[in-house]
Amino acid sequence: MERVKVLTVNPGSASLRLHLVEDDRVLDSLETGPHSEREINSFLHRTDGIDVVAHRLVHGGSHLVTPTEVTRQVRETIAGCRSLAPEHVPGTEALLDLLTDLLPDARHVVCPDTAFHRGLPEVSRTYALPEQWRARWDLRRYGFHGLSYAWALRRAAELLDRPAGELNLLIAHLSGGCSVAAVAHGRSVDTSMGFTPLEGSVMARRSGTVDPGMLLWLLREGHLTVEELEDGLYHRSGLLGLSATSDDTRDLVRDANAGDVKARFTLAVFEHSVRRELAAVAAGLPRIDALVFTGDIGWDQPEVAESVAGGLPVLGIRGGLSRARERDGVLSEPGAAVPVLAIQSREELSLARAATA
Ligand SMILES: Nc1ncnc2c1ncn2[C@@H]1O[C@H](COP(=O)(O)OP(=O)(O)O)[C@@H](O)[C@H]1O
Ligand SMILES: CC(=O)OP(=O)(O)O
Ligand SMILES: [Mg+2]
Repeated sequence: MERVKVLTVNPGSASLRLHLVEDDRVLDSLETGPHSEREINSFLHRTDGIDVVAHRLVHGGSHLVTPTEVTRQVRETIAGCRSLAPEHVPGTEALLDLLTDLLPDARHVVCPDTAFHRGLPEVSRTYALPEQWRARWDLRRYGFHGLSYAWALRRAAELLDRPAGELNLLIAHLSGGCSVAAVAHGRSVDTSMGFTPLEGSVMARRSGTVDPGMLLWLLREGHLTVEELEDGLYHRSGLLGLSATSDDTRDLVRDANAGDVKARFTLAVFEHSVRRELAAVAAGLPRIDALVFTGDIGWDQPEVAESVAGGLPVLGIRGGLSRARERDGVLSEPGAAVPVLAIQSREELSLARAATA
């Protein structure tokens, strides 16, 4: 079979990651800040023969829900999605423009984060809003982090030695953005992020779910402008808003261990919100075959995994997890009623697969 060399592009809220992937193997990579044209140029200089560029598209609205080759019309559709995910879509647009210029002979494919959730049952994806609003503006739960979930499902099937289509999983993707998903018989049946990647659990800098009545009150009383509200919810909330010191659990765990009360409280609120979202989406599962931690925090912060899992005996999940993270694996003790797994997020491999499937 002919080998396909894929450049994967993952513009996150905090970073930009490029990977050169062939046959599920990473040949080269670049992790940099969001606006780094010079670094991208020199990265591309040291490689050749890129066949496909796979662009992660966090939000493609209701029109872009599967991997799609980029055309002028697709490019316009993406521009229309800018305000749906203001942290992510503008970065994708800038990179699409740059890379289609730099690599005009490659096939450019956008891979929506929402694809994994496109079959969400109607009851999970519907908001109880006026029918005309829902119809007119496509107000519905989309769900995100789908590339990461698709990879986690595949790896969980390998680790548990069972077909993916049989598995009922709870998956927590904890990173800059944090979300959870319930997978029944290999398909997403519920997830905590919704119309935008702002809903759900507490995140690094994003608030997650807050009472919509509180937002209305802040606006109506003139306490905040729309711009101030957007900035606060997207950039100054979450772990950072709670702690006022860091958006990174590695700092917070260190400070909490040193006796910092605020860091300890920040982690407690974060872990509580993840448990709460997990318990909520678990309602859609016939049983739980495993709980999977993925994303940077899910992978590199065993203290958080321990606290989340250890606080969910109501779901049959227990703590006492292994802290080992050399490779993807089972963290719970043999014979655990609900095995707990840690799987490294490999959005780049998932992207390469999605773009070439
Ligand atoms: N334990 C942790 N390890 C790594 N990143 C963490 C951790 N805790 C919080 N973070 C946050 O997650 C971000 C990385 O997540 P990621 O999803 O890759 O970001 P992006 O939004 O750029 O895609 C970091 O910039 C940091 O703010
Ligand atoms: C959807 C989302 O929140 O993505 P990220 O975690 O990369 O910011
Ligand atoms: Mg990310």
